[in-house]
Amino acid sequence: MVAASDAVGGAALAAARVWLVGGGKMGGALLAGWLGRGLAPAQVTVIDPSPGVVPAGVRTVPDPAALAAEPAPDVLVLAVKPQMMDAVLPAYRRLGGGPTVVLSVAAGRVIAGFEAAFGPGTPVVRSIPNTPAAVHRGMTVACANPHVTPAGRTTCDALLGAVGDIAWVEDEALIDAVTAVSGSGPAYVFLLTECLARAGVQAGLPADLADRLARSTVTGAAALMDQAAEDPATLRANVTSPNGTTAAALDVLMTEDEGEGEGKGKGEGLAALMARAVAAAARRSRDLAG
Ligand SMILES: NC(=O)C1=CN([C@@H]2O[C@H](COP(=O)(O)OP(=O)(O)OC[C@H]3O[C@@H](n4cnc5c(N)ncnc54)[C@H](O)[C@@H]3O)[C@@H](O)[C@H]2O)C=CC1
Ligand SMILES: O=C(O)[C@@H]1CCC=N1
Repeated sequence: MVAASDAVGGAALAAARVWLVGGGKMGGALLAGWLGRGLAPAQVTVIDPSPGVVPAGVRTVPDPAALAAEPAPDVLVLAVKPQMMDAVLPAYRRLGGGPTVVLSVAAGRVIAGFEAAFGPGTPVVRSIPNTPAAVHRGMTVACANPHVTPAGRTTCDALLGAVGDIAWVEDEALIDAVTAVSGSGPAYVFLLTECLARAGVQAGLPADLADRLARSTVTGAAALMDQAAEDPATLRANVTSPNGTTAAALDVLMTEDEGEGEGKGKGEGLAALMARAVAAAARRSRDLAG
């Protein structure tokens, strides 16, 4: 795993000409990060028939036909839904086989699919960011094909690293599990927050107080985990007094009882439930391969 140094990455980011296909939640979060880290708005073009909020100075076109006479960008970032990728790619075929790096953030869509769509020799990076990118706390994992040059990799590292942390992997097969853990993971944390609030109401709290407690507890625990030297298991142990209240709750969350018959799975602990959820997400990522 290699990350560009800040100075090298900053220079690569500032020099990049980028076309962003899909300016929705993920594309928009990336764009905000790039501009925040010094990419001039004039160097980015968003291609989207119905984009989210596009910052001032960034050109937006609804259709790539408007760009037919323009020189190829350094990086073509693909941030449309995986299911529409096949319909979108043919319009960009002319960018294949040259120096333009095709940088996908789409779940499931494999490097081989992009190589087939853009032709031999096309540099391709497959990556999976996550929505905390919107607040510069993203986690992205990326994988490059052999046609990506060191300079192309540095530029992609700078683009993806502009919204948070980045790791590179050599084995593309890992990306399905990455998608299931860090790509989809924020949703699991939000669900945990929702469940904690609902449980608080069931335990007698007013709804607004339960919401506040759940949210503040999750963000506070995340901040502690971010800053503390201890690992999560030690932080958990620090909350748990012998025979105290936390131990009573953890007995429920950590008891692995798969049950039998129709209600199977009802009594399983959080670890088994999370393993099943992550496996389902990874399976879905593999299903989305094009
Ligand atoms: N939302 C998330 O948490 C994550 C999303 N991703 C990936 O990011 C990609 C985008 O997802 P979201 O931003 O969540 O979806 P989104 O629906 O917010 O954004 C998709 C954008 O594509 C645009 N679009 C539709 N047709 C188009 C076309 N022909 N040409 C150009 N743009 C077009 C839409 O107008 C929309 O703005 C997906 O492939 C997803 O797998 C990856 C990691 C996390
Ligand atoms: O749900 C999805 O398919 C996308 C990819 C990871 C997060 N959102």
